[in-house]
Amino acid sequence: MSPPHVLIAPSILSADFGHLAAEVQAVESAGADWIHVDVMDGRFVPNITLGPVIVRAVRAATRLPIDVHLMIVEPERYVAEFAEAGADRITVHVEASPHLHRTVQQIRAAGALPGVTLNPHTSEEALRHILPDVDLVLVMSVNPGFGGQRFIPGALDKLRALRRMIDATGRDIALEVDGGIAPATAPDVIAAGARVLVAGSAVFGAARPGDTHEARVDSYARAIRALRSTADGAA
Ligand SMILES: O=C(CO)[C@@H](O)[C@H](O)COP(=O)(O)O
Ligand SMILES: [Fe+2]
Repeated sequence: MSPPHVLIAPSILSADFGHLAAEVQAVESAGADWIHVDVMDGRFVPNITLGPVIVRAVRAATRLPIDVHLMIVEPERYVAEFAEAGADRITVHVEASPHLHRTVQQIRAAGALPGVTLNPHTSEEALRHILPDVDLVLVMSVNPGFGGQRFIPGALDKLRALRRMIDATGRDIALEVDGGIAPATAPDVIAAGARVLVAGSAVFGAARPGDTHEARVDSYARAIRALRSTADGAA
């Protein structure tokens, strides 16, 4: 069996924000497929990160697709602004959006591809009736809010269930996983059906302080290859 095609989406949450454009360009040169941007509001999650102005800066730094993960309450108030700033995909939490169908339509109307995601304790059944309307499903394998947390193994059952639900639609819906993804956890999530791996600390943590740009590109390329090559083992 040939290995599944797996995309790697480095999360800039673990990047050096003092040199954000250079960090984004380094992971692009290192072979990243998407740039994952974690937006946190201090209400839906206990952390505050960034807004559309940073997405605009990332847009100016790269041609890669920008994958925006909104961990905010009332995401419908902001999706147009993030799309306008350059987001290609915008993912909202089912727990944060009581009128999820309307929010998904708003994302599409704003010109971005809509995604939906679930906290670790939320059942995949919450997504059954929204699948026909989305292009991406994100399974959280940590409690959202911080990078560098430990992978929650219960995400594997959820990935398997969502793989079956997605395949039954006959539509091309990306199944992405986020949190604690490293060479040790990647084979299991790929075997469970994930095809887009978000990785923050496993990629950006590979560089050392004071590294030159070239050394960073090398370290990130090794980290991305290490994740991607686990797809062979999962085949
Ligand atoms: O959405 C989140 C955290 O809430 C993630 O995207 C993290 O940024 C992933 O970081 P690692 O677990 O890969 O370090
Ligand atoms: Fe994320």
